[in-house]
Amino acid sequence: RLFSSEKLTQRDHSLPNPSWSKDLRLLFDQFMKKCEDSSWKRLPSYKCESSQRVQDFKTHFLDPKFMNEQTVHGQLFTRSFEDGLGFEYAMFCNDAEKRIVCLFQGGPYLQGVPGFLHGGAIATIIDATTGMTALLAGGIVMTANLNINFKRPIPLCSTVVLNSQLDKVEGRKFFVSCNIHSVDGKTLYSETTGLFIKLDPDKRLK
Ligand SMILES: CCCCCCCCCCCCCCCC(=O)SCCNC(=O)CCNC(=O)[C@H](O)C(C)(C)COP(=O)(O)OP(=O)(O)OC[C@H]1O[C@@H](n2cnc3c(N)ncnc32)[C@H](O)[C@@H]1OP(=O)(O)O
Repeated sequence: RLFSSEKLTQRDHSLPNPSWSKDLRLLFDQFMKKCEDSSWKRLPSYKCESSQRVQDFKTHFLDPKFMNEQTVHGQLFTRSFEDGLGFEYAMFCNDAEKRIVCLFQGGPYLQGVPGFLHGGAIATIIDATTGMTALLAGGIVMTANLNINFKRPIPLCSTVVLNSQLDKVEGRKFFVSCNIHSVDGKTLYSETTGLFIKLDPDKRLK
């Protein structure tokens, strides 16, 4: 089990694989170029975060009663599908602008209305992107509120661009907004505002 979970944590899923569309590869290459002057940074992404962050989360914030076999072997939902079938994405962050761009291709197992992405799948990639935006600014955060306006249906297997921005910080409250556009920028698929709360170590999650 240890061996397989070690294997799971090694693969960086935010790198191209054969299931990626031409659009997704092109955008990825464009953003990799932007990383050359280090204004942008690609965020690696693993099935099981073995990072210090998770340890912090588990030891400081989680009541030991929540620690069980499942918690130890949990996998990140967005990285739990075979290549191409679920969430294919790569996130790039710009620290100066407190922004994350997520290049996303939703696979056939994320279908809602035939031919289009399920609203819950769209909410998931928005939560991951806005959550990461808050996390990079504030450390261990959790989503308190996510308001999504779905403007146009997102075609299944299409490539879209999420633009997430940290708008305001008030104490432990991190306000983030995010929109989803088509690759050519002409179609606005959704607009979101979210509130993330930095966890207070003295208030163990109950
Ligand atoms: C993170 C681990 C890393 C792991 C490795 C990384 C891997 C890559 C992951 C990428 C990133 C993914 C990030 C996903 C993030 C989720 O998806 S988390 C899952 C979904 N969210 C939840 O399950 C959270 C459930 N809710 C809670 O646990 C608690 O309500 C919270 C959010 C922790 C807040 O509780 P609390 O710390 O006791 O704070 P509380 O005193 O209630 O509120 C603090 C302030 O916020 C305000 N507030 C709280 N909730 C609301 C609300 N809904 N509306 C308005 N105001 C509110 C309060 O009014 C208060 O305001 P002030 O009075 O101070 O002005």
